[in-house]
Amino acid sequence: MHSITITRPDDWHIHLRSGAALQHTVKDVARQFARAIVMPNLVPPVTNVEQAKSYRDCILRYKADNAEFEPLMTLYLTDNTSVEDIEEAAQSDFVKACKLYPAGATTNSDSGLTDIEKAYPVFEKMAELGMPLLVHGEVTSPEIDVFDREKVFIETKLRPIIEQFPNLKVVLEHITTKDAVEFVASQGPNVAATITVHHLMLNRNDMLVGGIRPHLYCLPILKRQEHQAALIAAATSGSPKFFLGTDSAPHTKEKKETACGCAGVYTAYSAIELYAEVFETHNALDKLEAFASFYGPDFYGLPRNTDTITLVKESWKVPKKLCLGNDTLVPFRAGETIEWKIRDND
Ligand SMILES: NC(=O)N[C@@H](CC(=O)O)C(=O)O
Ligand SMILES: [Zn+2]
Ligand SMILES: [Zn+2]
Repeated sequence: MHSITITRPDDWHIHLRSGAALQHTVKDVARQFARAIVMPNLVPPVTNVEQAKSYRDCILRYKADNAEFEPLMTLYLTDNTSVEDIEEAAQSDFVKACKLYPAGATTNSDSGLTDIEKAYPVFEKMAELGMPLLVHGEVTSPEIDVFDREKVFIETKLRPIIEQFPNLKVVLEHITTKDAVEFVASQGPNVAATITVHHLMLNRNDMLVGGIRPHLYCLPILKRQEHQAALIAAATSGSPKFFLGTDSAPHTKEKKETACGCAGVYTAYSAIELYAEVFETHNALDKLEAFASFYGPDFYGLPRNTDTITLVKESWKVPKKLCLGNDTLVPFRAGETIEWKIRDND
């Protein structure tokens, strides 16, 4: 049987949510990944070390006793984040990054930055302390078309930040455009990007042709095919600037299948298997390990994992529905077949 063994991967961008949802989200991520950068967009958001610690403790309570999963915590930057907040975060051994949400850009981003330049003293401290800045890179101005929001953000917001703070480590999260790929590739080694599996597998036709598929609606929104092709080329290029971040973001079935549905795709149930499928489709299985397991920790200055997982070419069906606390969740590829499977006894 066809199989590949790779260093255990990490997920550098995930939403685990809080409360009863953790029972499911933590199990799914820990089945595949050793570590995950946990997004702080809870209600209320995780804005300081104390909150990050109690959120981390909640996550660890849902980890099976034998599972070795380490949540890497992040702080949500608000207009009130202080330089002292950053210093405290850098002193902790579990806060690994801070997240910039432009206010109003995405799910639970209302407390995000209303004026990015006002946070420059905070960025300066982050640069000094080597704390990475993770960016949801979309502008929010109503006059900017939703399909152009990433591209406009890069030119009007991100480029000035990087010019002002040339040593700041920046991850442009969940990139969706050729423009983002080119921008990140053109910058120094302190600028990187995560790429989701759904943006590698899909373009906007998949979401909109033949009927609207609310479970494929996410932010940044799926783009046209040429952008998808640029993401595939970046992920399979062997460049250390591009690494795995699922942006798995669960919302209940009820909140997705409605007149005004939430943004987010739940890929955590089968993420590494899906990435294996994409890399195989593009004849790049040999590039999967570095993308999934090396470039992320290298960028963050963390050790690579030392254990392995084995993926076997074996088809299996994703359930039509999963539980999310007391609610129902429709995972990515619900009811469909996936061609790769993690071997259970690893
Ligand atoms: N990606 C999404 O569509 N949604 C994320 C937020 C985010 O990462 O922007 C969520 O928290 O639901
Ligand atoms: Zn985001
Ligand atoms: Zn996200």
